[in-house]
Amino acid sequence: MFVATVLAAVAALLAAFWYYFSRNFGYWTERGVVSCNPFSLTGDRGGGIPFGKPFYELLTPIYNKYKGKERVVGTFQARRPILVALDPEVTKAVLTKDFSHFHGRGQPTDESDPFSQNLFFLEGARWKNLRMKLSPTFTSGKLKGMFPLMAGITDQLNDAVREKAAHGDKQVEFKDILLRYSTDVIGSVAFGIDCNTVKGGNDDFLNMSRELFRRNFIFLLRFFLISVHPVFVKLLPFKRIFKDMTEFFLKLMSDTVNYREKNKVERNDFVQIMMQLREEDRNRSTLDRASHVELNNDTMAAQAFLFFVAGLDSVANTIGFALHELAMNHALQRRAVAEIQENIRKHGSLTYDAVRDMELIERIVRESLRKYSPVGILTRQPSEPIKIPDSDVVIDPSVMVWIPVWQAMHDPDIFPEPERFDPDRFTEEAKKTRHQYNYLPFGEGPRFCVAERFAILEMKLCIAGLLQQHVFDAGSKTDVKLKLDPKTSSPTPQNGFWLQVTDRPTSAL
Ligand code: HEM
Repeated sequence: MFVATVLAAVAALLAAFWYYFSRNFGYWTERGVVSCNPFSLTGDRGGGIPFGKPFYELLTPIYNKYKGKERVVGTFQARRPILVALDPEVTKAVLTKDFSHFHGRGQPTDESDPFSQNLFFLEGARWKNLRMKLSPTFTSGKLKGMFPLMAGITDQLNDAVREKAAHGDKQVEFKDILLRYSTDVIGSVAFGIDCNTVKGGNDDFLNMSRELFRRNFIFLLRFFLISVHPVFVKLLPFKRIFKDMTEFFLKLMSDTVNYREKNKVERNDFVQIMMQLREEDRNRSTLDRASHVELNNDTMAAQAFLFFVAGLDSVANTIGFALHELAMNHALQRRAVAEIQENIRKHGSLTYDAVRDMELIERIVRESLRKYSPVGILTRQPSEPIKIPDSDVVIDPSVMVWIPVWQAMHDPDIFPEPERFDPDRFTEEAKKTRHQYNYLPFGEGPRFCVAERFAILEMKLCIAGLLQQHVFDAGSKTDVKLKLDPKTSSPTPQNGFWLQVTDRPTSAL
């Protein structure tokens, strides 16, 4: 009897769960939108967790099946309806034209968790207010001020590469050393700290970033559970998932701010800009409470932490992929060196202006971002019921819009021979031949990557600095055709970036 009661209770619970879980599954058919089979816990055809394949490949089956046939396709992530935008005009409406209805990313935040109060997760008036405050961090003037900090780290990188080549039979693994480079750059410009990880100094920062990417699974799980019910955001707050990291960054920020206040230290970096913003807020007589995000040590640490998360692997891998492609293509490497040479001659050395004027190096970075985009899917959530452009279909805030940026950037009808690395896809004439919204490594519209100009400058400087001093080639450890790790959420080489490095003869410069 007892066993029967327990079994009946379990069956009733399962039935209730299934009812709750599948109640939405008619969402798209009721609206006349072509939809993929939702009868799978993971959301069939790409709507859930991409078991066994990388996250950026999640939408490939939908894209290949429906592109050119449907403007949008419906699917599900767990029980949440997902609208996949296949037409770049729909993408343009969501990201830019109708942005006022699509300003959120659909990731609920927990206000008691200071680390979720960052620019990436905030929505509505609070996001707008913070974005307005933080955007001036990346003006040309501010970037120029940060340039010497970055240039110093590029010099250290060159020395470290030379030393590694000397001790490693000319073979150097770049994934690790480039992660050290991007860590030192963010440590310096975001926290005002000389991490010196390139030189092999204190590895605290580096260990934090490695730890962060090791928790990929729990992060994906959080992403999945939130689409079952937003209440899970309270169960898996960042401060718990990334406990050591949040404590590390909170302490770092408060120590840095206290030290600077006490010793009247000023530095051309992000902490300084936030301290100024905080001071301006303190001196303001009125503040709009609904949109105001108070900059205290916690929220300042949350922004700096976000910069740390956003600016490490993305930058390091984009540079690594570009170096790999240059090592495989000597003609392109020679063209790049000729451009570096010309600009160094024109500006006297590797200055901010010299790097800014390097057009081919910029196209190399942009092509690396196309072929190996760190972000595969952009997401937006409608803030109220809204019509999909040029249709009668109305979607509501329970829906998330997903934009398959990876797939568009690998579509042979948009980028012929997508596996070929060709920076000339980014000449002004070539760009005119395709829809702007088919190339979105930094997103678009008012919510595009706030640090795009900073990241491009950092990557150009690093590539130019390295090519200025070294010749890159395939060595015995190089995977000529790079294998990408299927377990990572953005493209990462499974066996690292092994390259053969020799000194560039000074006569070449
Ligand atoms: C290769 C380098 C990078 C790539 C490809 C990249 C890409 C992106 C993308 C795709 C987004 C979402 C845009 C959208 O939804 O439309 C984003 C947002 C963001 N990125 Fe980057 N990013 C890079 C480097 C950086 C760096 C170095 C930082 C910080 C120093 C940074 C800070 C941010 C922030 C704060 C946001 C949120 C902006 C907002 O919601 O207003 N990113 N990034």
